[in-house]
Amino acid sequence: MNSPLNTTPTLRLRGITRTYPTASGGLTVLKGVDLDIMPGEVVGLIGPSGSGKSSLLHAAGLLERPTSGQVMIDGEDVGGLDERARTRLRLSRIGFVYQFHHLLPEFDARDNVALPMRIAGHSEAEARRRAEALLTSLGLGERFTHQPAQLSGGEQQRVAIARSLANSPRLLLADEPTGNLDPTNSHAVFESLRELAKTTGVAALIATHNMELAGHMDRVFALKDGHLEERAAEAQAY
Ligand SMILES: Nc1ncnc2c1ncn2[C@@H]1O[C@H](COP(=O)(O)OP(=O)(O)OP(=O)(O)O)[C@@H](O)[C@H]1O
Repeated sequence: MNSPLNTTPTLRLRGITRTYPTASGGLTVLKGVDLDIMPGEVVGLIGPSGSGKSSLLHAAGLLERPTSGQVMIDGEDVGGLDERARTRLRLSRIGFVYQFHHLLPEFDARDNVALPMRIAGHSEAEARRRAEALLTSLGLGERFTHQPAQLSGGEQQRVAIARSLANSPRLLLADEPTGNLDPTNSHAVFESLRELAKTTGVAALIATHNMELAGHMDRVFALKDGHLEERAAEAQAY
């Protein structure tokens, strides 16, 4: 992972700040965040509700511009890019997973995963082939033609992960990806995600309140008073 051939972080954040205007003045939730995530690394982001985890994911995912600071994806400083270029970069290099999967109910698992590839212009055959391969690698080889309502919560979330990886992103950003699952499913979904990160080299930043899960990540950071503090991976409390 850290060979001389590959020392460029997939995600590099430098001095990220984020201030929201509010009726009572500016609310600064990020106060200078630095972070590097290397290819294949799975990094946890913890912190109490309101500490700024989603704000950080939105800045890293080019969904919002930070108030100040630098975001680099694969060594490319995205600060100077216009909205169109940022959108292109987001679609081609970043995958998102949310607490609620937002799968299309009338599409089966395979079509839900294939859709982003069709939108990106891949052939029908290629989109299907890759959707099936992703679903199989996530343990859903027998569920291609199930619609979301015919899948368990954990299976639905695995379909959402497969969809987020459809266009081979370099960076995966997940906001409470197992937040609505029971502990067993939560662990299984996380292990699938981790396995995929290791085999594909996608770098993952995963916000979670689940300390047990955080303990299985390569590194864990806590957001505290607007700053990141690295925690021992086995730490169980913040
Ligand atoms: N658009 C906005 N305008 C004003 N304040 C905002 C805005 N978005 C977020 N905030 C505030 O910024 C703080 C951080 O929010 P954020 O959603 O990043 O926290 P979080 O750690 O992800 O929380 P949770 O774990 O509950 O999802 C919160 O106090 C929130 O109220």
